[in-house]
Amino acid sequence: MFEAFNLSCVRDERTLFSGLSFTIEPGDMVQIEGRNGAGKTSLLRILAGLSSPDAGEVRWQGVSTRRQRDIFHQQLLYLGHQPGVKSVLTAFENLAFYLSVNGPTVKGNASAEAIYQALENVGLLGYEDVTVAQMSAGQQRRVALARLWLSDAPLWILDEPLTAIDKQGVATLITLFEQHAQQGGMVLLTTHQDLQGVNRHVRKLRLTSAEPV
Ligand SMILES: Nc1ncnc2c1ncn2[C@@H]1O[C@H](COP(=O)(O)OP(=O)(O)OP(=O)(O)O)[C@@H](O)[C@H]1O
Repeated sequence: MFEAFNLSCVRDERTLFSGLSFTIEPGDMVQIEGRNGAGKTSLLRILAGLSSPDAGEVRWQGVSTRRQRDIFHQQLLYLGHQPGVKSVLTAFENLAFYLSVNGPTVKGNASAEAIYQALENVGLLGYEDVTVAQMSAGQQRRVALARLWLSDAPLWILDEPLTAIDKQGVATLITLFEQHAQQGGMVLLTTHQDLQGVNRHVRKLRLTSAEPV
């Protein structure tokens, strides 16, 4: 179980949210909604342990994530706003690097074959030896997203994973999110897109404090 307890976040003397509590159980898909600047990225970064809340805490299996950072990070796959891939490396090398530093959390059969399969899933077969710097924004994002097929982490925190992805790619990703939840995973994401065609219930959590009165 993943839990936000009484979280507050202040940025530039503006309270983005306060007293925010919610729980995510295995099988849940949760979409964080809100206008530009509402604090969605700030919330996800706090949940992923990349920044600290001004109050409250984040808990994994009932224990503060700060008190079990390593254990928590093995359970988490976080994909931020930026692709977070190394531009001097090829698509293949990026995923091989990801596997090398995330050993315990990658799927048991992860290998060169699994990397090729992940690249195929994101429509990048044939681009495996192209450096990321030479790729379009959407292709760079796909390299980052390919990690989703290589990870065994139960908790996915995804900041705008569908941005710069074409219609077919969005459909593929949505199917993957559903499968992950179906298998007992947890998916927490932000997106400005309508999650059309999702067969599971998507719980919506709206950040409203930054909206004009
Ligand atoms: N490190 C920071 N220091 C100061 N202000 C910040 C910081 N990070 C975010 N902010 C401010 O906090 C507010 C919320 O930003 P955030 O990126 O969390 O919003 P968002 O809901 O993800 O927006 P968008 O939909 O545009 O991506 C913005 O006004 C932003 O300028």
